[in-house]
This record gives sequence, C-alpha cells and structure tokens, in this order.
Amino acid sequence: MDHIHEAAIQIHQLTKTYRTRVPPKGAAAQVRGLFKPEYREVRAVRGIDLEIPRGEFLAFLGPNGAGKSTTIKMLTGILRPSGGDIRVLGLDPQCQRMQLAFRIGSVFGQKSQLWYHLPASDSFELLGAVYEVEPKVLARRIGELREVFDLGDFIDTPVRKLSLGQRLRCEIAASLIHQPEILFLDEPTIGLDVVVKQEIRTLLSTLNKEHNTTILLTSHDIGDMEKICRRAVIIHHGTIIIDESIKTLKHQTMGKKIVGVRYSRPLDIRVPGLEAVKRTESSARFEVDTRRIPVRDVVGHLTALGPVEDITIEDEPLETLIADIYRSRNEEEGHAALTRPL
Ligand SMILES: Nc1ncnc2c1ncn2[C@@H]1O[C@H](COP(=O)(O)OP(=O)(O)OP(=O)(O)O)[C@@H](O)[C@H]1O
Repeated sequence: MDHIHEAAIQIHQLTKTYRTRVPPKGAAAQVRGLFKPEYREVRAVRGIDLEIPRGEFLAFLGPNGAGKSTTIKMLTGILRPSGGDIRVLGLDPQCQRMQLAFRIGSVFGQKSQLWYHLPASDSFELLGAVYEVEPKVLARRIGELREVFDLGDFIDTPVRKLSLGQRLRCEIAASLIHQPEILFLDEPTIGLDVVVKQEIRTLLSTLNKEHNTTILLTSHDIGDMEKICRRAVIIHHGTIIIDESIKTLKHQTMGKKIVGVRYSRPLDIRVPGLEAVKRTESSARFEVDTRRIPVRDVVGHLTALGPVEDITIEDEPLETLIADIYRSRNEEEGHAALTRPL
C-alpha cells in the first residue's frame, strides 16, 4: 500500500474497560475476598472513532481521568484494547508493536526513556543502537538534535542533575533519534514554567512544520494548545465530545478569560458591566466574555483603579468549557424538542 497517503491514525469504536479488585473492608470481607474477590469495572474509553491524517498536530484534551493516557497507551501498543480497532501507520499496535516502535516516538510525562545516571548523549547512543540507526546517520542526527534543542551546555551532564526543562528537551530529542513519523506526547509540559513551556511549544511546532511529523499531544489545559495545534479533540468520560479545528473551537467557545487582580491596599474593586466571581478586600477575580468586553479594557480599568501588585489573565478551565458545551447542547436539544411537530 502506498503508505504516504494512508492516515497516520485510524481508530474505530475503541473501548477499554479496566477491571480492578475492590479491597475488602473489615475482617469478614477480607476472608470472603480470599475465596471470592470482588471486582469493579472502570470504563475508561467508551467507543472512540477518530481519524488523524499525516502531518496533523492534534491536541488531545480532557480533564483528569477522561481517558487520554489510556487511549495513547493503546495507540502505542502498551495496552490491549477491550474492543474496537486501531491502525497506526497501517499497523495494529498490539500485534505489530515492534514494527511500530521503529516508526513512532513517545514522551510520557511521568516515564523517562533516558538513563538517569548517564548523560543524555549516552542515552542517545544507546537508543540509536536499539533502533538500529547506522552509526554515521546517528552521529549526524545527534548533532542536529543537539542544535535544534539547544542541548550543547548539558548534553554531557548526567540526567539526574538537569532541571526539569532541560530534561524534557533531552527527553523529546531522545524520542526523535530514529526520526519517527508520529510523536505521542502525554502531558509533556506538566510542572514547567511558562517560558520553558513556550520553548517546547515552538520546538514541536517547528518539528511538525519542517518534518511533517504527525504530533498528538495530550493536555488538560486548553490554553497550552491553542497556539500550536490545528485541531482539538476533547474527550470526557471516555467519549469524544468535540472534534474541531482550534480556530472554530476558539471562536465558538473559548471567548472567556479569567482576570485576577491584587492591589497593595484594600479598595473598592469594580468594573462597569462585570460581576466579580470572587473578591477579598484587596483582590478580585472576574470572568470576562471577551466577545462583549475586550480583556485589555478590563485590565486598563483595573490598573487605573489603584496600585496593582499582581494581575493574571487565564483561560477558562477545561471543566467549565465542557460544562458550557453540554449546556449549549442541552439547550439546542430542548429547543429542537419544543419546535418538533407533535
Ligand atoms: N491501570 C488502571 N486500572 C484501573 N483503572 C485505571 C487504570 N488506569 C486508568 N484508570 C482509570 O481510567 C480512567 C481514565 O484514566 P486515564 O489515565 O486514561 O485518564 P487521563 O485522561 O489520562 O487523566 P489524567 O489527565 O489524570 O492523566 C480513570 O477513571 C482512571 O482512574
């Protein structure tokens, strides 16, 4: 098959149910549990359909426990699905896991592929050998990654001594040693400061544009994604509830910003036309519908009020966005029910 034209990822009716043992409570239950253990089922993924073309940069979003990691683990062959079908680069991740490993890269926030006590350069060499990259090609590749990811200052320092941001840069570089066609990143920027997050975003964006690498990035923070991803898929309780271009999503639902302000002395904090969602003597938080009032007007008003100590502008949390999506859908359904002929 001409695999240049085939989709990077095809998912059909994918499900995953975890079966976990319920710890018995009390002595009698413990004895009973020895003979007849009790199990609980968690339906983590409930029938997902998704097609991702090559070269896509996709944000896979969802609140904690939505099923993002479970899905990625099934896509990379780490977990066996309970049902449905997956093709990644035309391969079945369960049955063709090794073949697939040579063509994909992954970065899991909590799990490192770097040897902790060795410098990243040694890990790169080892990974190159694992992926059977020819020594000459490998040397060139490490040189390129060193430059692109700006690893020069610390590539020869043991990984355990690196900062979180430096380690992540090495981590992503390591996942690219074998020039994978798809890169999976599961919450890679968690715990990083804003500047490092921005650096990582820029690197990923370049990778996607210049090498046409398909990237699937999970996060529970939509603000992280809007600048780099083209498409957003939101998963909630194991089901996809939104699959849109970031532009459309932003236009339809991301009009809200949370503006927080703190003054160095108590004062009467008011903004015409806005209700504070929270306030103390010297601080307040406002939910701003930016389609109605531009954020800069709110900030301008707040700074003119008194001596500002701190001001923050945040995106609406994903949970609120999801609640809004459900609410507007319910309203639409309600409206349709009312106007439907009897
Ligand atoms: N190994 C496991 N055994 C039992 N239940 C699990 C297991 N792993 C995940 N779950 C459950 O499956 C559901 C989905 O979890 P998953 O880790 O895929 O969510 P997530 O969207 O990645 O969340 P987070 O952002 O918190 O990592 C959750 O209810 C979680 O508790």
